[in-house]
Amino acid sequence: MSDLVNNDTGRRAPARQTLIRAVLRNPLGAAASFVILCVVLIAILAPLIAPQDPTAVQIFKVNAPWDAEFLLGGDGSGRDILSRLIFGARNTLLGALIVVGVSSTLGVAAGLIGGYYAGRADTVFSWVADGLMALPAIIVLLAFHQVLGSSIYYSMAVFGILLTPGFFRLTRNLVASVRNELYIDAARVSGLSDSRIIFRHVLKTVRPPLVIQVSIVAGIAIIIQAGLEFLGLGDSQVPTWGGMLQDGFANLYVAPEAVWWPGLAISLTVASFVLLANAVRDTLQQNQPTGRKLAVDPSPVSQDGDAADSADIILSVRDLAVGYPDGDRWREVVRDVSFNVRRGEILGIVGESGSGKSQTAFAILGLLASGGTVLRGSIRFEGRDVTKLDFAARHALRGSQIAYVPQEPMSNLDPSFKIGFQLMEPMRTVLGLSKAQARARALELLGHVGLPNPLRTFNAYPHQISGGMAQRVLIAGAISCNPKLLIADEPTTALDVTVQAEILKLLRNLQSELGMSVIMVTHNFGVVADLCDRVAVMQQGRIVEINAAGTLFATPEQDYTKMLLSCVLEDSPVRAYVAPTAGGGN
Ligand SMILES: Nc1ncnc2c1ncn2[C@@H]1O[C@H](COP(=O)(O)OP(=O)(O)OP(=O)(O)O)[C@@H](O)[C@H]1O
Repeated sequence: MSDLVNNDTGRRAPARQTLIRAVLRNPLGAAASFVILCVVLIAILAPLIAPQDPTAVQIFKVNAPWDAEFLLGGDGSGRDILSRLIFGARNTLLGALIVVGVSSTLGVAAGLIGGYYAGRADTVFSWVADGLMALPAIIVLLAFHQVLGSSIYYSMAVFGILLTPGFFRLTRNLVASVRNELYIDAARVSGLSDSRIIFRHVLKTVRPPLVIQVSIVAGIAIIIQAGLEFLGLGDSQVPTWGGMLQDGFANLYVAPEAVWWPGLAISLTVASFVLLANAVRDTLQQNQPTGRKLAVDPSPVSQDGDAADSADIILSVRDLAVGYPDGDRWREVVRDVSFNVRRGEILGIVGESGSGKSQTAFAILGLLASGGTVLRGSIRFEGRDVTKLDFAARHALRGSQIAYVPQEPMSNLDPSFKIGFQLMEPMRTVLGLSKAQARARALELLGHVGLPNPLRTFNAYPHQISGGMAQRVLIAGAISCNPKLLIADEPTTALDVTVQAEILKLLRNLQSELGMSVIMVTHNFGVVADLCDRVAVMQQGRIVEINAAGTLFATPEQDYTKMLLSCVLEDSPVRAYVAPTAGGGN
């Protein structure tokens, strides 16, 4: 259904392409990628482009300066430095590839299994990882070199195993953080196999950080390989940058420039891998389009005609547009939304799933998800445009002036703390109440929202109460600081039908008693009929109709509204409409 909101300002590019493009737009990322690409091409084409045989010795070219035949001169054994440098790229990159391949394959596989299944597998992998991290790498490498022989690639494979914990921990933590997400549960419920869920849903989440880790490990591997070869652990017949460094160092006083070339190659390649990792990280963190800004829509539609500065109006939203980055563009999920909320009024926002109801509510609260931005328009609360407020001022407004009741009561209570503590904390900080005052008020509020034994709920942890009780607790928390506006985002969706009716009754009673304004986000016309004075109907990010609830039910203007109403009316009778108490219509 959310596909219906398709105010895309451009076609969606695959995420990987977007990341690559964004990294290449970063000057350092582009330069680093260019250097790495050159080194890789040199390594691949080494036999074709090397002017000499890198192992051929010419006795009269020992430590010789450059000439037409040996363009960078000869090394301490009379071999062509340029050809050895070119072949060295191949052998050095192969070593790095072995390290990255071994460490990432083992680490990611263990991390996916440990993070996804947790339990015993996770414990065993964690022990192994801790054990590997405790080993002194250089001593292990020296010992294995003695056992396995002169090939540096064996040492690189062992080094890869030693670097496995880095990949394991990264993957495990990322997987653990998404393991219980609802979309993973949904995939499980829909019958997908674990391996399919891991490869299709979970691996996608961990891919970008792994790219960073691979780049960093490649740089480290090159340095370690060069270090081992410099210590003489490599095969002297195989041209590598580390081996060249050792040879040049031995002849430092005779031909100092022989050290420069491998030194330069190592530094440039390692720096490029590190810079590439930084560029990927910056791109991921930025998470904002770097391209053109969207032009302001020249003809925004105003759906609610009241003057924004009328004293009766507590909230005035004007020409609101909310967008999320999509490649180098903004994808607008809410656009041209205008409405007012009067003091003491209950405004319903209805529409099908994905129509932008929650995004409108989150924009008012200043709680858009990462990357979400108010692109245009204003949100005036008691005359002040809250979109212009800094973080601290916005934070101060939430809870004290504008409160929020969420859809999922359980996931909005911290399982580590007792209900009472969670209720008292905001009252102590926002209202400045003492501990005793906050406790008394919390108990009073718990009674007020209809909980039969306030003290027991006060002393309970969230898992010890039902969903309906949790929603009452959250409503108590929302009204605890006497807000002027309450935003309730589908507050009854997660509850069973009997409890739904009780919660709606509670909200209605509290609203009339406290005189708050309420924005009720819902897709349920029954809730609208029960509670709301006026209704805004949203479709594909826009408000298509706004009217007094009675008028909207009796004479809906838009076909979309009629369609939504007919969906309700076909199956079940809408609940009896309660005449609005505050002014309706425009
Ligand atoms: N974090 C996000 N990043 C990108 N797009 C998002 C994000 N959150 C929501 N959207 C998009 O915004 C659009 C509107 O979502 P919104 O949650 O406001 O819908 P809704 O009308 O409240 O639906 P529902 O009743 O299902 O909650 C959807 O198309 C959704 O894909």
